[in-house]
Amino acid sequence: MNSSQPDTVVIATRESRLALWQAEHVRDRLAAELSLKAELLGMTTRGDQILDRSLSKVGGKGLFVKELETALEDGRARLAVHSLKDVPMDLPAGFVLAAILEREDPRDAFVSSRYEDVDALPQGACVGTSSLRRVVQLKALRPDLRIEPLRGNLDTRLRKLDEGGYDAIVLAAAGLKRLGLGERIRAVFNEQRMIPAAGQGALGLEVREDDAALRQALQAFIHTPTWLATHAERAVSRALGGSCSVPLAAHAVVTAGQMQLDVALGNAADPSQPLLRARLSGPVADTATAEALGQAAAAQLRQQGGDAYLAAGAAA
Ligand SMILES: NCc1[nH]cc(CCC(=O)O)c1CC(=O)O
Repeated sequence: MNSSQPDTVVIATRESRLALWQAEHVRDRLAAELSLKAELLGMTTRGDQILDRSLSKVGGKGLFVKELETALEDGRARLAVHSLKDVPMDLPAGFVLAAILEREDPRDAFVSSRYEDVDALPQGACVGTSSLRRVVQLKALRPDLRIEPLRGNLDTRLRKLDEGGYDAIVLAAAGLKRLGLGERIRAVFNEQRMIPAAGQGALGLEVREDDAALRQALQAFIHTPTWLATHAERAVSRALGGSCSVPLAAHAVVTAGQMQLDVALGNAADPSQPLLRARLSGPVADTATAEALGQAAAAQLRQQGGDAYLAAGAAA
């Protein structure tokens, strides 16, 4: 594609089964649709090594992304494939998201061997999740539930469920489906009842800002409705500080140039506090109008008392 670049695109990826599936998926699409040869460079990131503590306490989303960016910077790789949900709201200078692929099922999944959905859980049942967003929304649905931390990659989390540590766990449907584990899903949460995380189910392709040739080639992979929806979702998060220690949910759907955006904010210091919610809709033509709707949603959360929730969470 560019005489100064080798003709094999090296893709930096984490080494979890899900990350490898996602990187292989992009490699195969590069070959099939763009006739580009690609190979994977597997890397262990700091986020993968920390399994005992909640991510929100040790530095958050950036942990999964930084090592891959170093590989792009060094020229060991040209492309990094990420779960968009794990990508910080603002990339470091010199990096861009060249494309966001059409998203998989964005919803959260209820996984349990004994219970068919969250409503069927007995009083005081134990549910595993370390996501503050899932905690506050589960508490809103079922204040009686006992929610226990659950970390690790998808296989680890399913094993911990199977070992009997929890009555149920909540995971992203997208990851389970990609790994052929869709049969473990007992129920999917309606996306208004359990609003997904910004970017959930979508893949982001990160490259060096100065890699004009690859940026140009990857434009073919941009799925416009997903691009617009996730830019709105990420704008909500950015406007509220962008940290994964904030129990924030943001989910948008774009159809025929119209976006509907649902957001919810909980209180990390006291997950039993009522959720703040907003729903906005409007026409979206481009990234700027999508982000403006996201900013308007964040402003509505602030008007409802969101600043006090954010301050309480930051102090906790
Ligand atoms: N936070 C980890 C993470 N990052 C992306 C996914 C799932 C796949 C996706 O959302 O694209 C998961 C697992 C989960 O939340 O259950």
